[in-house]
Amino acid sequence: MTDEAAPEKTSRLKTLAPLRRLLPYALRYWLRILLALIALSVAAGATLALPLAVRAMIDQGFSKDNAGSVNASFGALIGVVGALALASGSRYYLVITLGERVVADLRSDLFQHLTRLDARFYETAKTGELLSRLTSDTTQLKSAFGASASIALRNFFLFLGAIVMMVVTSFKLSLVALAAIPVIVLPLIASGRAVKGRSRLAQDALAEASAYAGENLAAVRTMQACGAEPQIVERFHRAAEAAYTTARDATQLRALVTAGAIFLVSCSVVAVLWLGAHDVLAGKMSSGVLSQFVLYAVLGASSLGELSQVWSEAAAAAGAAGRIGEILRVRPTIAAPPKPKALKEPVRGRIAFEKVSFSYPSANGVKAIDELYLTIEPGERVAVVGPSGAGKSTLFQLLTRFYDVDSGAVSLDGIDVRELDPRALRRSIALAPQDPVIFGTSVAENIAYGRYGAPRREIEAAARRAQAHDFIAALPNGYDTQLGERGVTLSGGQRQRLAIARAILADAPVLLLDEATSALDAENEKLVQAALEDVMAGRTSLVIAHRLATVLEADRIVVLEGGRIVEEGVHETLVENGGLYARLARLQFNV
Ligand SMILES: Nc1ncnc2c1ncn2[C@@H]1O[C@H](COP(=O)(O)OP(=O)(O)OP(=O)(O)O)[C@@H](O)[C@H]1O
Repeated sequence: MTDEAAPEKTSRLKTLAPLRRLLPYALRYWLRILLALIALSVAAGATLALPLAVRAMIDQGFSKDNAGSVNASFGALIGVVGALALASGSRYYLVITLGERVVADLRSDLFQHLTRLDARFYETAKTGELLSRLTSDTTQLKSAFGASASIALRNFFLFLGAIVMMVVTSFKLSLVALAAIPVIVLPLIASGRAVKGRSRLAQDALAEASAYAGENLAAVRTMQACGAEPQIVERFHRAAEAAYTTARDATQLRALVTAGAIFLVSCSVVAVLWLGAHDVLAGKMSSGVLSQFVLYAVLGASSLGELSQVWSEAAAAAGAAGRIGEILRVRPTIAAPPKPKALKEPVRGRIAFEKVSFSYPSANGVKAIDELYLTIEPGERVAVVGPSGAGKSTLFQLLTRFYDVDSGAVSLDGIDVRELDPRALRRSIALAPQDPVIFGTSVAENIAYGRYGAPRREIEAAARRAQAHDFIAALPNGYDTQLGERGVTLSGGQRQRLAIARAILADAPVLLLDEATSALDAENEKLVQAALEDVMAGRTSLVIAHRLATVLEADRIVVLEGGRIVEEGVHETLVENGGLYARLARLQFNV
């Protein structure tokens, strides 16, 4: 018997288990919880006192000709109702704000966690889906934690109180009423898991639809240029419909459960009333006592009914909590070691790749870097060239430790990058990418992105050195001009110079530069080149070179093919050698 009951019990507990994750968040606000519990007890007590007053009125107030006692009863009633109103208001405020608080904390934690996850996680995760977890899943939790918890607690207290009072009022009738409870409660609990499963499906479908919409809105111009709107709309429509269908199924189940509970509960009340009526007729019970009992039975029954609704909602919330929990459980594979080594200040910027092999997690073992050796001395300027897919960007990814090598080692100033705190490592490296990201904030904040709170003077100085000051000054609000979606759009060359200003401000000893020429006209190219000269002076720089000027200025050129260095030297020698570099140079630099 116990053996049979055990799995049922664990599965029942599992339904709500993900909600346990919220407990530590709630316990931080224990005082609020305590006050809510007090308000709850007062409100339940006041509600439970009402049937007593009704009984007194029926049995004494109406039978005797006693105006004084009627007045006293009604006076007491007002008192009870006043206490009930005050306590209910406080309970509502306390519990709802607790829900808001918990969800706000959880949201911040979830976002912080997402900022720490590594490239490996984001290779498969969809941003839109994560955003949906951050917003819609947490909102679902809020409703469960706030409103539902408030309703559940109130009704639970009322239910217990009503049962006690029923037993006190009439033992025989309460036996009849209580016998009905298992018949009502068991199917309710059994349905909880099904609701949770369905509601999870609904939220998943919604997350997928958001991801899809996000992706397409981000590339709205490509979508319109390709005339892809009808297909996109159709696909989103199907995703939205799927979300609706799953939500409808979950609701259907909830509605069935609620209807069944209400029907069974009412039946049991009617049965009790019928039995009691016979007792009153037989003179075994006063009509006041029967009224009192029925009021308690109705109270108990309605609280049970409400509990059933809340149970489904809690099960749905558990689905959301489960999905959030899954994300929170993901541990970044790139993290600081327990005792990170410290770089010696000032960082000199000596970089070494030693027999490094690496393949991307999704590349099925195809090597992007293959037993590569490369040493760059402090202050040296190295240009990396090679055909598309040779592994040039991958070198940057490994040096900034967005991925860990499969074998070999990458080091900065003689320390393996895996022994450093990634944040300290990345502070020593400034990155100016090919297609810099501009955020939807002011120009000044965009430049100070890597050095939050940098003084305006330094921001301006960096912009001047990056040849960006003149165009910034010509913007409507200068350095305070809003950029991005709701602001000014910059040209490719302007964006690059902003990124260079960002790198100058970061003032890191190592500079990684992914050059782009495609976006630049001759004038812009000259300006960017001048800015780059300035930023590279005195730093170790590794440049993915697309410009002849860069390779000519470089101390050394390394030629990459298939993840290996196939040639190394200066421009003239490499051209004379007539190898891969000579061919690339002819194509790319017209030499
Ligand atoms: N995130 C990734 N997952 C799987 N494979 C990747 C990933 N990024 C790059 N690769 C593969 O690794 C190889 C090296 O890519 P990498 O971006 O380093 O080349 P690249 O020399 O910088 O090329 P390009 O000049 O076109 O930017 C390529 O075969 C590429 O397809």
